[in-house]
Amino acid sequence: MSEPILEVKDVGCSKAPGQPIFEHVNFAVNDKDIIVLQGKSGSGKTTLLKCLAHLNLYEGQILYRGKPPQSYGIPIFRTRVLYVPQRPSLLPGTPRDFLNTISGFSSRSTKSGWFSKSHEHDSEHHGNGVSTTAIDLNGPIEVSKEWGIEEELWDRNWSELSGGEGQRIALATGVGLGNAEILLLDEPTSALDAGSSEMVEKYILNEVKNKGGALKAVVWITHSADQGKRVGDRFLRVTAGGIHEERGLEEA
Ligand SMILES: Nc1ncnc2c1ncn2[C@@H]1O[C@H](COP(=O)(O)OP(=O)(O)OP(=O)(O)O)[C@@H](O)[C@H]1O
Repeated sequence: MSEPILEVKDVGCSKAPGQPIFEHVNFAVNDKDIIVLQGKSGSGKTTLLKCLAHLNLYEGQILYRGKPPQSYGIPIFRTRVLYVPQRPSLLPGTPRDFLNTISGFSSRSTKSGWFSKSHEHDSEHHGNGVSTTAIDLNGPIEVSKEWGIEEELWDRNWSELSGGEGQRIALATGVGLGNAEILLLDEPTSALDAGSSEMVEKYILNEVKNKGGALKAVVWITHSADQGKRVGDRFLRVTAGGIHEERGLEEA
């Protein structure tokens, strides 16, 4: 088997000192994996996804293609291992603002040779001296149109979109920019009707399994057993003591 894309080594996260949510989490994300993340409500599924995207403090080690996120620069890393929030309505500004922000990071990674160079000090300060150029923003907009989203919605504030519109736009951003290698999906279709949900699922599955594009794997939180069965080929359960691979989807 080829090298894992992401390795999670003895990762733990706490609410406060001495109050762990989970500890000793170990697993790897491989090419073409669609991993369904299970666990009781409050077990730490969202927290774990945020750790994977370096959006939460954690103990232990996360390696992306063999190197820690810092070596790529955290903003760039986050465009490659992209967390798609459950409630994008909480984001500031409009979807187009969000797209412009992350496409700026994405284009820097392209120009600077993402896989070949180390940016030890490229952090939140965007200070690695690599210039930013606009990249094609049409990808996400075109994907969202396929999912029934008119372009004008990209210029509305997130807070003024319906839950389902916001979710489809956030997902279309992740899929359509063409830079994410791993999407971390946090109940991505919880606000969609069954038909829209299955359309989005099929699109993402096809991208991972058949397209041979940038998107290589997905870690997917869902509370729907039916959806888990439709999309998943690996099933991991989060508990306070760690993470366990299961043969199939079990009741939480
Ligand atoms: N910012 C925070 N500060 C303190 N505690 C937090 C914070 N975020 C989450 N928690 C706590 O961490 C635990 C795990 O929360 P998390 O949202 O990761 O669980 P979950 O498995 O995704 O839950 P659900 O299935 O209900 O969405 C919960 O006890 C939650 O209250």
